[in-house]
Amino acid sequence: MITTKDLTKVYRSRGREVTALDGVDLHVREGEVYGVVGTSGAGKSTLIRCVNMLERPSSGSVTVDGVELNALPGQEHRAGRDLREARRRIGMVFQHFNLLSSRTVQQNVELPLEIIGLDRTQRHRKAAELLDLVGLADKARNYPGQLSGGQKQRVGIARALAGDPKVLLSDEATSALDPETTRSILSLLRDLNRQLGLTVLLITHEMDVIKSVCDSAALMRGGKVIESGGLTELLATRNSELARELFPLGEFGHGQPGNTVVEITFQGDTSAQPFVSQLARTYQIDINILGAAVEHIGGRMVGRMRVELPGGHQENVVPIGFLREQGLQVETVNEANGAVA
Ligand SMILES: Nc1ncnc2c1ncn2[C@@H]1O[C@H](COP(=O)(O)OP(=O)(O)OP(=O)(O)O)[C@@H](O)[C@H]1O
Repeated sequence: MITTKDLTKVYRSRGREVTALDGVDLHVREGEVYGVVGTSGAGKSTLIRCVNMLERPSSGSVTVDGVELNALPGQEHRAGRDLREARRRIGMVFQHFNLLSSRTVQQNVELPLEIIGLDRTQRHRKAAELLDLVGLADKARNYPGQLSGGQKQRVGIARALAGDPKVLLSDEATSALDPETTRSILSLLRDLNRQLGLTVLLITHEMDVIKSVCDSAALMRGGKVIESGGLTELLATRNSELARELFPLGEFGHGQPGNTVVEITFQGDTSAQPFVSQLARTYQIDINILGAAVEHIGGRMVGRMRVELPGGHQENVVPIGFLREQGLQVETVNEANGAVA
């Protein structure tokens, strides 16, 4: 649904050049919630602003729902007709809501509908439907100043949905909200994604946002995408930085020298199998559990366990193979420094 190819953005200001995006390839599938995470300055905002051409990329391409946006003339308020048309199908929500304080909630949601050219009755009906969808039907006549942060963001989301978009871009939509309100806004985004089949691309600096709502994620650093993929896939990827951050195991023990320490990741169905006792029984070995944790990631139960097997790696090739045959992801940990071998 959204594809960027070799996307580059270089800002030039006062004789200096800043490369905010450096060859970004991103592929967001239709109907998924895709999160881009990274520290401040990684290029996340620039990326999302290039996706709807609020910012023109220096080079590379952006395709949304089959339309190559970079090929359409104009930008920001000077967008040409084709670009305006394409952008109507891309809603955007902002960290600071960007509501007009002099307009009521209903009038804020009606604004894009006025621009589209709907008449008063149609606008009224559509805005009422959208406010109902985000749970704010009773606040239509209020002004933004009378709402909580979470309610303001709900208005922002209703306004973003006015053009019946296929894609919703979210620029740190929950960063200004407390944890409980964050959860309710993320769950609203998830519901809209499911009910309307909306594709959501969000940027965040919080790993918890990725963990709770995303199907896929990309990690950005220095204008580049360092890692990307489905969360399930990333959790099963050897040495994945995102997987480590989504599911840290730092507190676990490292075992005795001479023994083999393995990390086992299990997801969904495999979590129900009593694989530790099966392993102990089948190979008549004593297994020492060094640590274990279970989390909900992307709506699935995922577990990780670090166990110590007696003897060196050579002696444990067969038991490790047995675990892999059960559909478990198994990595050997180098007992000298705790790093994954
Ligand atoms: N209009 C601009 N002019 C010059 N440099 C810019 C401009 N906008 C962003 N930058 C620079 O581009 C780089 C990427 O910025 P960007 O805002 O995209 O990162 P970010 O990951 O969204 O960070 P944050 O979470 O702090 O917003 C930074 O070095 C930033 O200073």
